[in-house]
Amino acid sequence: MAKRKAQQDPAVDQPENDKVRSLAPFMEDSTGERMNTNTGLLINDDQNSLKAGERGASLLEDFILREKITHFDHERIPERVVHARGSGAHGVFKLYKPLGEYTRANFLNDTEVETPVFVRFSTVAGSRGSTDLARDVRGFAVKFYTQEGNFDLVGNNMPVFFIQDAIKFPDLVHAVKPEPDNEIPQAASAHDTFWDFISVMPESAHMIMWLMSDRAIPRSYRMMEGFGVHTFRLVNAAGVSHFVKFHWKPLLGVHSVAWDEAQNISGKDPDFHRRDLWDAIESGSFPEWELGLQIVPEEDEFKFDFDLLDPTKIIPEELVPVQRIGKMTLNRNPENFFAETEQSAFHLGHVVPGIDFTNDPLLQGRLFSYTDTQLIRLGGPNFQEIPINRPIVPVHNNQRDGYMRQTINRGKVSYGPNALGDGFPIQSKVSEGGFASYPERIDARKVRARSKSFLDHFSQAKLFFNSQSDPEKDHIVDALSFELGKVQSGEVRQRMLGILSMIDSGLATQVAFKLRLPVPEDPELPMNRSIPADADPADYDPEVKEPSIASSAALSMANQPKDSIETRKIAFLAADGVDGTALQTVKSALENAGAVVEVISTRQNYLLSEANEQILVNHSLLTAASVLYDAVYVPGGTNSVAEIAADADGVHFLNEAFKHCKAIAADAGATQVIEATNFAKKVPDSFDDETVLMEGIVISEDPAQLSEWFIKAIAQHRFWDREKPRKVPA
Ligand code: HEM
Repeated sequence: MAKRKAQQDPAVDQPENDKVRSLAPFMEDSTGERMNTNTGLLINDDQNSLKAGERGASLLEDFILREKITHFDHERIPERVVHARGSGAHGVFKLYKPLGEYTRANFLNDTEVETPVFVRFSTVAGSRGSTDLARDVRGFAVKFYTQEGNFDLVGNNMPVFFIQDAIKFPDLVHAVKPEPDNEIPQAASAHDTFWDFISVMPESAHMIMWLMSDRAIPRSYRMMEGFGVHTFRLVNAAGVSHFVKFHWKPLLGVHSVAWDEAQNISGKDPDFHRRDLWDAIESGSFPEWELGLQIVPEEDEFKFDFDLLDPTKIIPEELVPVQRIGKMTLNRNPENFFAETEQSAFHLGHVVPGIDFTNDPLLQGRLFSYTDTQLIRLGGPNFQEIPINRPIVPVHNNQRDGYMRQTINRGKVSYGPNALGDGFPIQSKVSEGGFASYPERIDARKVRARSKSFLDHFSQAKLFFNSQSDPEKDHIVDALSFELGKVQSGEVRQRMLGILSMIDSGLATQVAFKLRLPVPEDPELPMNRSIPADADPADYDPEVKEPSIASSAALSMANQPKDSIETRKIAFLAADGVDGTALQTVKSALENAGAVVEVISTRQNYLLSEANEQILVNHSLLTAASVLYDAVYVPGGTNSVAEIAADADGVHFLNEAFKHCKAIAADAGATQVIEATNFAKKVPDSFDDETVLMEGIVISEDPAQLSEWFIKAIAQHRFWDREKPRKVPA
């Protein structure tokens, strides 16, 4: 008989060890169980409907058929209106040092506590089934299940945003989503409506630099930074407030793929980031990020040459360093994608005592939007009772009823104040952990307007561009040339060139060269069409000024640590007759350094080494592609080398890895394969002092020496200088 597992309510019955948030009480596992209906009736046949005779019509009476099909018919819920495509994981957050000076938040004061977290990474524009590798912002939403309730840090992998006021969000999203007449293109910003909007919205200039940079095509969710974007407040027990910006710094470094590669991955494995996160956690390589804070005292609010409330601005790390205050480790995959990842509901209004908001107008509008959208997405006001959303602390208030209410509240009293219920549930004083909003003084007139301190749209766009390495700048030029190259409207292209010229004349010139268009000599200003009807347009003229610092090292991915090959995926191209000793030597060296090695051959299953040993094959050249790996190695062995060199897919694999600037290694005995490529027609005959053929290409007679050089090369991630010959001189 199928048993129904007890559905404990964590609000009543807490997991024994609340350091590890467990969804176990809510789980069903059918292993060893018999099938029954939703009312508990054992079923003798759920494969044949009830009919009038074997060939007869189905009978309406068939409640088993009706229940099964009805449930199926209602399986889908609306996808998120933005950030529909995403992946989640569970983990923990551990604090390094107490922050009592700044905040009374319990989880930021107790270094002994491991706070459970659930994280969802996402793209923004594409729908639920779209590719992971779209050029897009990545969502980075973290739910901390603290002893004082849930705190959600709902950020992105870019520290600024397109718009300064939430009222423009529907316009931004309508512009970037597929165009409404034909719903084209999916998960792409390279189309007219997006760039039309951007071309008349100069406040987006800074964000556009980030979006056109390689940050928009991360190698992995595990290798990207996260940012809370807005300026928030930390409030300590004495009620003293500091401004704060939140950062997540990945311990694996910040890495991206090439744009051509991203487009190829979208075809070869559209689940690339989802799979990468899942596989890393399954294999025990738990991704980690440090939480960083930039803290600004209240009295320094007006010390900067930008407004702290303007979400199109960063605080350069040179002005306010990021203090690393704790570490998040993702260590558990969800059991069920829909129940956990899809039903998770994040909201930056979910705060705990000691964390509060500022008047950033983008932040203020978000405070409304998330619950509002979740009410329809999750079907009513009880979505906080869904296991993934429940706090680990019991919930006591007078909210009742509504669709799908799960909690069975006891007693007659569901109002306050009350006397019949002895006044319970009672409110808590601040000294008892009660939340009280920071009593910021506001003395103002009601206006629909924008502060003049929000009109500097270009200084930080310049700062970002100036801070990039040469290859990164080239990639921004290429991305803009691609995106604007897909735009049909000549006017939109011209306006965009005008905006680019306000950021950097070299940038505008290079993009204009590729589009074969002139850079406007005097770009039309104001370009901002979002000014109030009654306002004087001059009051909204963008302020064109230089950044206060020339460049910021933290903005360039080139300056990020490149000292590890942990979790990088390395392809070994081999066939029957491979030098098994060399293969195993290099494999062990890479695996000892933390990399994941996969053997790719002309056929599936296994290959035979020259010593006739069976070697497991992970993929054939049909099911693998170079874009799914970080580096390639070709071991020696006469027959293996000849077979790979003669296989067009094998040679293409190497050519493509070279094009995407990846590390490539080959045994001295495998030069025939390298010479079959189009990047190294002649390999030196002697390798005594020539272990490195060119940057990132390692050839050696000695597998141990090769491994050492190869590991260093892989850690560099990419050798972007290889792209130089393909570039148009500025
Ligand atoms: C700094 C700017 C913003 C950031 C960093 C941001 C971040 C995010 C993230 C990470 C998600 C996905 C959450 C998840 O994984 O479930 C999300 C969803 C969403 N965002 Fe934002 N967002 C921003 C601006 C806005 C604004 C201005 C609005 C509206 C006024 C908005 C409305 C939404 C909505 C409606 C969703 C879908 C939520 C759901 O269905 O659960 N966002 N946002």
